[in-house]
Amino acid sequence: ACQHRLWPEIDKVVQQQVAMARMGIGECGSGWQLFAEDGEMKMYRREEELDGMVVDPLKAVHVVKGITGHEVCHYFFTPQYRYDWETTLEQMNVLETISDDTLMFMQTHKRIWPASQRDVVFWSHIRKLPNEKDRDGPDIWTVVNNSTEHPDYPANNGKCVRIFLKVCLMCQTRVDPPKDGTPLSRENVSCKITYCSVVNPGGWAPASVLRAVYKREYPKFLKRFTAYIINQTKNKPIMF
Ligand SMILES: O=S(=O)(CCO)c1ccc(-c2ccc(C3CCCC3)c([C@H]3C[C@H]3c3ccccn3)c2)cc1
Repeated sequence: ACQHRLWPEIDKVVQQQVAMARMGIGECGSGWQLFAEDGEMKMYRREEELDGMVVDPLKAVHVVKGITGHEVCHYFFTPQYRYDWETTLEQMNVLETISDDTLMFMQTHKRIWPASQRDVVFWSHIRKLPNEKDRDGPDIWTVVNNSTEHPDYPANNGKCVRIFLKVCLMCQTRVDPPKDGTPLSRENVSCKITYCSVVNPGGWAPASVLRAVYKREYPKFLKRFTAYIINQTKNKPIMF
């Protein structure tokens, strides 16, 4: 993967995104407003516009029992599961297998009235990072999705408006070993998930419509995605 033309960009964006994800909400600078909460899940956004378009950064934090960061990133990165959990996906194609940890996708999302239908081309990279805080603790796993261009899929040449996104899913596993020395089980693991995204909707859409879409869709996405992983992994060995 080192020699691929995208490698320098991938490495730079991954380092950037992970640094951002690691910062707590307080450190990320003010302006974050909590817009959704459900148990351990907290969703924040900052209201930002670019040329009159809503490009609100989103940051969600969640703690889920019984799964690990490797499992969360595995089910997020691997194409074959995506239709199971990505509710708004209409079409997904793998355009390029850059390496075993880096893929390029083309996706069309279901049209959300009154906005026109959207599509997106992005590279997706999965990576394990050393746990700097706790040397012998479980590693951190991350998936970064970043818009890119592909010669065969020029933007806005068909029915869809091309969106641009930068997404970072960063997961930190926590293990609380059983006191009585019994073997580790899923009751002893949990995962702290940080999901950051900035989406540029590409073409104009009313701010009120976009903010309503995000307010509805993001909590739904994260709840459905984590429930899917719990269900997929419950009778399988733990993936650390
Ligand atoms: O994390 S990922 O990489 C997962 C890989 O699939 C990701 C996340 C979100 C999107 C996305 C981008 C734009 C929109 C809007 C913009 C104007 C009209 C459509 C939506 C709308 C469909 C809604 C939505 C919002 C949040 C979550 C899921 N669905 C979704 C794409 C990819």
